[in-house]
Amino acid sequence: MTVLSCHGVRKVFGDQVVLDGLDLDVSEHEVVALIGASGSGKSTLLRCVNLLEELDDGTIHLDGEHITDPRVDPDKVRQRIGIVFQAYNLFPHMTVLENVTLAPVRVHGVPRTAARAQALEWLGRVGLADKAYAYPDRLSGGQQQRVAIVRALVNSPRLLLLDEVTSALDPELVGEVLSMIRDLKSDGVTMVLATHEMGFARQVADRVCFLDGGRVLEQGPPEQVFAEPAEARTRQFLSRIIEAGRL
Ligand SMILES: Nc1ncnc2c1ncn2[C@@H]1O[C@H](COP(=O)(O)OP(=O)(O)OP(=O)(O)O)[C@@H](O)[C@H]1O
Repeated sequence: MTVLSCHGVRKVFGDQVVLDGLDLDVSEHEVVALIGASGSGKSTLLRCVNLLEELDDGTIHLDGEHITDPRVDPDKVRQRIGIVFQAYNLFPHMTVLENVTLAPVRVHGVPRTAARAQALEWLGRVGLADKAYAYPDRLSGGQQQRVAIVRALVNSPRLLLLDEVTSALDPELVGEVLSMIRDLKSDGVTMVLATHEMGFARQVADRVCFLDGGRVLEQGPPEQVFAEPAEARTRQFLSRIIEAGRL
């Protein structure tokens, strides 16, 4: 079953065409990694899917519903699509539990008790139950990012978008976030992630999509794209990454 379907997506900033007729379908339980040079539009695509950017052309469907139709309420859609950014942006004056339940209660109208129960269940599943009443400054960066991921999961979204979620972390903290994402994958969470870390893409993705020229130039299982890229542009991108010691 197709969860996400992007068709002919075009996004222009000023005179810069960032996405140029991009097509991408994501199946239920699939984990798709977007890779590509800095500025190739990975974040922009995730922001378009979460309706944080308006499309200049094309359509996006979620579970068959046309969500980029202007009549659609973006808040209703965002209840079904979780997004996590590089900066975890937890509110420092709120406990972990308050941070995690804020949007479901305030924005999406979920009753407080139901939101708390769901939040506590998720925190337990990811090994953070004992942090529910802690304030963010008591947590490591890795723990804070895991809380931010839980915050995106509390509504049981159909799709989870992860934008460079390990980039701000010290190397020794990356592992715990990766391991959480692997657990989510085992739980069947459908995810699209943008990353500079090819090791991350290799470890969690079912499919890697290389963005170039505003489209998906090449895609396939990580072992195929990384070992035998078909396109010259992909080979060039990967060889630079290998030179930088990041593959
Ligand atoms: N709100 C905006 N206004 C103007 N230009 C923007 C805006 N958002 C993104 N861009 C431009 O669009 C291009 C694509 O940016 P985007 O962040 O999507 O790329 P990316 O592949 O995620 O890059 P990175 O790997 O560096 O995060 C960049 O040139 C960026 O400067």
